Amino acid sequence: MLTGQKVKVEIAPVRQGIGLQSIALFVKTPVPSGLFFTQPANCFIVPESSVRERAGYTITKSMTTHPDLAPITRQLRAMYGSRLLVAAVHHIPVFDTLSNGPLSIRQLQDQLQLGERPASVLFPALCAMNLLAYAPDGKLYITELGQYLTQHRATNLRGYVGLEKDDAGVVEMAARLRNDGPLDTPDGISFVKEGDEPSPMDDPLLSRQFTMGLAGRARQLAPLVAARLPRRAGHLLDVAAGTGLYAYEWLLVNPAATATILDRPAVLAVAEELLDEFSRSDRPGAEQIRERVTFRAGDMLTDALPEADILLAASLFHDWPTPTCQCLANRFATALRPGGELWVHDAFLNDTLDGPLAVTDYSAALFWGTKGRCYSRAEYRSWLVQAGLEPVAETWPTQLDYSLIYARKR
Ligand SMILES: C[S@@+](CC[C@H](N)C(=O)[O-])C[C@H]1O[C@@H](n2cnc3c(N)ncnc32)[C@H](O)[C@@H]1O
Repeated sequence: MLTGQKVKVEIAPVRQGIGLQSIALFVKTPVPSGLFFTQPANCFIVPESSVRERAGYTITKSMTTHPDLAPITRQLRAMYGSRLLVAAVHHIPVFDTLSNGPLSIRQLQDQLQLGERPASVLFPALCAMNLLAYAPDGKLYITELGQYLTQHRATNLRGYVGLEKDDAGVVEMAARLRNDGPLDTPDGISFVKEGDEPSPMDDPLLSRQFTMGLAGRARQLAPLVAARLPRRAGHLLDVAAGTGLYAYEWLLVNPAATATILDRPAVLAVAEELLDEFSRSDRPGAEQIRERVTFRAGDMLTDALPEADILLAASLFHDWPTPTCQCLANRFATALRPGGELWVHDAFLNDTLDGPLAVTDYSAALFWGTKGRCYSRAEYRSWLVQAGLEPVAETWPTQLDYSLIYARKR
């Protein structure tokens, strides 16, 4: 596997994974992927026994990781992609419209009367399904597979797909695509607090339900994020932190660092409970974390943000529309000290806006429930540059189809 090369490895003991006592090895040089689980290019997981055989390597770190559970989240989100497919055949006539010839995104949007956000969710999803594609001039056309959803093909699956067209989820997806979101939101929109609009994140019961729902995902991902973030002293601002688990994990591996957990007050009540639980775990150093954490209730869109050396935006931008993302990037850049870094942990669309399918499905789920969608790295980088930061080209996959990117402040 390492073919005898001398590499420096960092070793991460895996708690009881799925029936496998394993070790995650983070190495300084890329290794072949697909060895055990999907991992970043410079990480692989091996049985503990084989690490002992490699006792000559430098062991520099200890952490916990688990197998990638992406197959579960992919199935979960596929439902939203299916709704897009049926809506595009029977409610928002994408295939009928493109049957007359390729169109630019703008032309197709105009003919279908779709806003920018629904178009940016629907068209990439249909490309990821291999039903549409971009011609060299940037126009969208129907692929050979997609032709079987048009009336031009004597043999087609329009009627068969149409058996689902009255499904409540499909009908509602079509309405949300036309309206760029739900028609009525008396209780606010999931995960979002903006201005005086009602927000479930300010309701004690709903915010607890949402935040505890995210806790399992955070437990899975936070150790991987913590392992990728810079190892240093200094201050981390975990903005819109939810559970706070990303910051707690990072503090565990950075014993001289401090962190602020910023979110809505009702969410922080849950984050504090999770810190209690985290501190009581038997992990070395966990007990000391509490004194290095500050909880700050606020509105990230309007309140002054504390200064930070590292700012973590985990699953944050994807809840917001493009202009708000630019505004947030500007605010985060201002909060960073010189030399500071803004890290984004999210699921990214291809820069070509044609997949991957796991992310276009996730984008559809976010479109359904929030004010946002998934964005490409190119979209993130344009906001970060506009905010005066210097994006770094590299991407580090974590798990669940998520990756990390970051930008520096000079
Ligand atoms: C999708 S959750 C992400 C939580 C966490 N970063 C994670 O990755 O698990 C979005 C978070 O943004 C918070 N949020 C939404 N609007 C906010 C605002 N205006 N100010 C501060 N936090 C906000 C929500 O309360 C919620 O905890």
